Amino acid sequence: MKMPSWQRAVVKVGSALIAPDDTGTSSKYLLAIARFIIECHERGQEIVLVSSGSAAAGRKHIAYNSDTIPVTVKKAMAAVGQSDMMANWSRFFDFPCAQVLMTHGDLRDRARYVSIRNTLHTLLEHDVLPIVNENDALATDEMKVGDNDNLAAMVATLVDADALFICSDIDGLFDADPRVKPDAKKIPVVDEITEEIFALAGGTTNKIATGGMRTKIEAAEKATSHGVDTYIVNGRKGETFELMLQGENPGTLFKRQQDPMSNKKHWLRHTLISQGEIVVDSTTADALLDGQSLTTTGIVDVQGDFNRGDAVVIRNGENAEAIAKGICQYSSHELLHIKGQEVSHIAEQYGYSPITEVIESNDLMILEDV
Ligand SMILES: Nc1ncnc2c1ncn2[C@@H]1O[C@H](COP(=O)(O)OP(=O)(O)O)[C@@H](O)[C@H]1O
Ligand SMILES: N[C@@H](CCC(=O)OP(=O)(O)O)C(=O)O
Repeated sequence: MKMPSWQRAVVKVGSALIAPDDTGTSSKYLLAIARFIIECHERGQEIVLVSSGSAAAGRKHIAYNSDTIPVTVKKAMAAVGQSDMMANWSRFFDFPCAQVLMTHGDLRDRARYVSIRNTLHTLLEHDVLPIVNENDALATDEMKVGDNDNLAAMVATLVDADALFICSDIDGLFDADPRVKPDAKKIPVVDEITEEIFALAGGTTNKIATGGMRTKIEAAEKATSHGVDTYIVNGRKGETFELMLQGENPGTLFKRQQDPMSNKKHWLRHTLISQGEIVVDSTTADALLDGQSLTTTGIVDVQGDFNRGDAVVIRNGENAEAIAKGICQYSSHELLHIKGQEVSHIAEQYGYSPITEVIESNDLMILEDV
């Protein structure tokens, strides 16, 4: 029998599979997924589960008779449904499950990112199944990932997975939303994620899900750039998991990039959200593209309001092209005062010797590399 080539995989399960009706959690579709996880466990293949469905599960406890559910009610549903969702999974396994809740605020802070990474690695070393979800009860707009497809991709890079399986209610990526266009055709393999691929994606019709196809493609983009093969599969069909156990592709495979980014560069590119922009002259732009650090002299403008340690985009002032993204050692306020000046001049004028690099080359990600 053919065996899968991956050793560690992230399996993302959407709300439509956890709570398919309005009656709370259900085992209807989870049994086949749980059997798959148990079989992997017995073979020594590691799984991290990213499970949605806390809000969908919580609808049983917090009734709300409207199609548009306010955010505060959704959060309350997620808080009450999270324990149902965990209990619904853990009853299938005779090995322990760990609940790991996180927000984007945790992932974009480098120290917390490394801490979550260590915890997940330790859980795997101890044969515990981590079950990850966004901490919806406390996440605000500014600090949430917002959908579990992207969260699963971030988790796949955190744990250095070889594969990411996004289990949904559809057979894969089609050339149009099959619910809108019934004769749409499935695309079995995507070699490269382009704008044309993104253009195929529609949203979700499930009022408690958040993703739709676009966030699944975003997730595939994040994961494949880290060297993770990404699959969208139909979690409603038992045969999906039979095929996955045999190393077959039951849905759409987005092939991993051959030259994956380093962990830190990936985090910078795909996890950090830019808080502002630094505009540089073209000589400085060329120097950055050559691998040099950014200093004060080549900066012609600063836009947005950012703090020390925030991520910023660097733009070439000559053609307005965004060339790089990096972690800035100065706030926007400080930079507005010292932009364009030599370090020695800053020391004379302000009476202190500033950090020479505004952005160190090590903290700089050239956007052309993507
Ligand atoms: N091009 C497409 N190919 C496949 N499905 C699509 C496409 N565009 C939109 N969709 C929709 O995306 C849905 C899956 O996303 P979603 O409802 O968020 O599921 P989940 O809860 O599993 O994340 C499908 O049911 C389908 O209607
Ligand atoms: N964190 C949310 C799920 C968010 C989400 O992305 O849902 P889905 O599109 O069903 O994967 C919850 O547990 O309800």
